[in-house]
Amino acid sequence: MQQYLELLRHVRARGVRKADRTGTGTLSVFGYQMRFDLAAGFPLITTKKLHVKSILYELLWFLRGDTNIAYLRDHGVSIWDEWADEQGELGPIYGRQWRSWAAPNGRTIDQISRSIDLIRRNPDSRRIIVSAWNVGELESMTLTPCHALFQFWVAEGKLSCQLYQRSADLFLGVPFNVASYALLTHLFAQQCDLAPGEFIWTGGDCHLYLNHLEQADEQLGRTPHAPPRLAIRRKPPSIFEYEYEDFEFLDYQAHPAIKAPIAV
Ligand SMILES: Nc1nc(=O)c2c([nH]1)NC[C@@H]1CN(c3ccc(C(=O)N[C@@H](CCC(=O)O)C(=O)O)cc3)CN21
Ligand SMILES: O=c1ccn([C@H]2C[C@H](O)[C@@H](COP(=O)(O)O)O2)c(=O)[nH]1
Repeated sequence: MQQYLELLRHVRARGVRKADRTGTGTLSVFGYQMRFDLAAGFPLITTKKLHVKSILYELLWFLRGDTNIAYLRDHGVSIWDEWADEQGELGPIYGRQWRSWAAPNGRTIDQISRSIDLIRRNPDSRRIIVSAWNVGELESMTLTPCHALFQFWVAEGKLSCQLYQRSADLFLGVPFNVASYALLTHLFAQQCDLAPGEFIWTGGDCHLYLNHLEQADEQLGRTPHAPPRLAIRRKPPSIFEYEYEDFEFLDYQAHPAIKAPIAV
């Protein structure tokens, strides 16, 4: 939590003015890292209330291999609406690449199942990677992947995960992304009978949109609460069988939500 506030402060103080695709304008720094020890609590931002439901359903939606917003809509989640076409499609984004990356000769590769398998069979492997950055398909995605690649690492009975996020909307996107990958690390750990280790977030272009500066300052003026804890109610037979009701954040104490416009 402190680390996130430090990142906001850093970009506020040292970020350079930079134009961007959306025409909004940003303050930006290139390259930054945050490390979260998952045993010390769940990295859910407390200086503003997060819409946890959106985070949970979005991750379950990725794991389904789904790229249509219908499932999110059915569960009252609207965070992907702006990027969908008339059929609700987003093109071959995260879900498709995670679960069915198109390989030569018509095969598809389930990177999630492969990673779980590799963690179980060969935990010392340095090749446990899931990539959403499928260069040949970038043009058919309505938004190119921001959280592009992640890697797992096993040591001393603990599973750690590092994400490379090439582009990071610090006010709106990053709190969601950190929570989502921290949760994913917990799920992988549970499925592989390991304890959760660290989640390491590495950012490329880390930016605050110019129309988020006041909101960021408001957040910087708040005192963080202790982080909540994650309870997972059961261990389903596979990583694809978790349900929304399986998760609960215990003692999530947070300051009120802060509204901000999303750059499309
Ligand atoms: N500019 C931009 N920033 C992002 O973070 C982002 C994109 N675009 N495009 C694709 C996805 C969609 N994501 C989003 C989209 C909306 C919110 C958002 O509006 N969050 C509100 C709460 C909305 C809700 O959960 O219903 C917030 O206050 O956190 C967050 C992440 C993350 N991604
Ligand atoms: O999970 C996400 C998805 C998107 N973002 C942000 C990062 C940028 O502000 C935009 C994407 O624009 P590009 O021009 O493609 O970089 O969305 C995020 O932070 N997290």
